[in-house]
Amino acid sequence: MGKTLAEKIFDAHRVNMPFPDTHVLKLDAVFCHEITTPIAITDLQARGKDRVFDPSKIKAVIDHVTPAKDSKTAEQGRILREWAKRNGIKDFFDIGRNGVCHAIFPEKGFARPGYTIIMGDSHTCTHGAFGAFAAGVGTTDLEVGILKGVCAFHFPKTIKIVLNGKLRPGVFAKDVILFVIKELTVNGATNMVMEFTGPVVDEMSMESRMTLCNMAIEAGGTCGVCYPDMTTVNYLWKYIKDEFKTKEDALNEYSKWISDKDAVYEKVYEYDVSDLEPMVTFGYKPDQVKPVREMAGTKINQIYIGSCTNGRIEDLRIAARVLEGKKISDDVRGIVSPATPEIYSLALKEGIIEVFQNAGFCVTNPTCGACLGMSNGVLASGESCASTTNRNFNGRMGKGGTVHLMSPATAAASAIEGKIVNSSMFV
Ligand SMILES: CC(C)[C@H](C(=O)O)[C@@H](O)C(=O)O
Ligand code: SF4
Repeated sequence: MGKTLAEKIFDAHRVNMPFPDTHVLKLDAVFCHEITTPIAITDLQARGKDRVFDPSKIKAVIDHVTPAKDSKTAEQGRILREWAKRNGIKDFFDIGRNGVCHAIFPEKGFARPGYTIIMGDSHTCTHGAFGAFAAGVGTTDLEVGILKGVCAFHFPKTIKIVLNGKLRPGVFAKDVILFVIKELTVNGATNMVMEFTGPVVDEMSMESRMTLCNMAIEAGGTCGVCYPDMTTVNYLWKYIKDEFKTKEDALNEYSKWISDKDAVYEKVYEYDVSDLEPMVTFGYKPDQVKPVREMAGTKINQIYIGSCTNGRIEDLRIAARVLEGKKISDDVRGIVSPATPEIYSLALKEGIIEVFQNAGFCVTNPTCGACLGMSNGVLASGESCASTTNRNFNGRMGKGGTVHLMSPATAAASAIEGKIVNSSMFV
């Protein structure tokens, strides 16, 4: 019987199997940020276990609220910073070099095909775009991971999502994943791996694949995964070129992280997305999704372009194409947060930052910021935001505020009009 990609990763990392449905896996990486890791650090310290299993496999960043906005967030940063220093964690990204965790870690080459990765963050599923098993975990698992380099998981039942056809211009990975979540609902993939395959995924850049996998958790998925291919190799090449002689060698090696043809799935969904339209959420659940056409004219107060879903260079390029030579409506506030310093620099070089500024956007430093409503663009009660982020939960970006999730193209077009519109009228 064939195996899925996730089963193969489990087989290669399993340490033991003390219970029938518990698989203890060796970890290739533990990612950390300043909101959840300090809780684990403080507890480990209190128990006299202020150690890490391997400092080279731990990566840490201050990203959620940075620069610190108050004493509490300053303290969270301090705990993470001092811990990283104390424990010899070299890959620690502090202010000036920091970016959104799920953007900066892949950019630095820390997510690789076949890897097992955990982090105390629900969108850790993003890293599955590289053909890795990457899952968000709670404090206890994070502590064990930091200390022992292992984590216990249930057997990875997999849902396969085959995306056929060709996306129309103006339709992006974000529209696809919003559509998939609408079809599966917010618990349609609970505790399962969502495997994204098919010609549409094959055509996607790593950035787009990360957008897809990023929102797996919004359908309840433990992890989203894509098969590694030449696109993956090209993205990682600068980090792996000493390990492999040629890109073909790298591809050969990574090809073992692809599901077998006769692998067994919990369910297979097959969609032709050739006719898919730009999508947007309404309400407070990420499966409340409609075509933008049906929401056109909905008034918005703020536009946010950024986050681990859509704050990468590809996203900024798309938004800038829509905004070029235009001004955003006087009735809205536009905020863009490039997700990492490298993305920011590239956007500067390419004139994208200037496009945003000329259009009337406020450009912030790389941070999660407005995405979780803690800083850098909190909504007032009754306000709504057209946002490229991944969660539209009630009050997510500010108490009493509403969030409409959409692609960067739709967000940029909506900024110009001051209400939700289809980006195709601009591109
Ligand atoms: C702060 C963190 C625990 C949280 C998460 O896990 O998702 C955040 O990143 C979010 O998106 O709400
Ligand atoms: S950008 Fe938003 S969703 Fe992503 S990790 Fe930060 S707070 Fe969470």
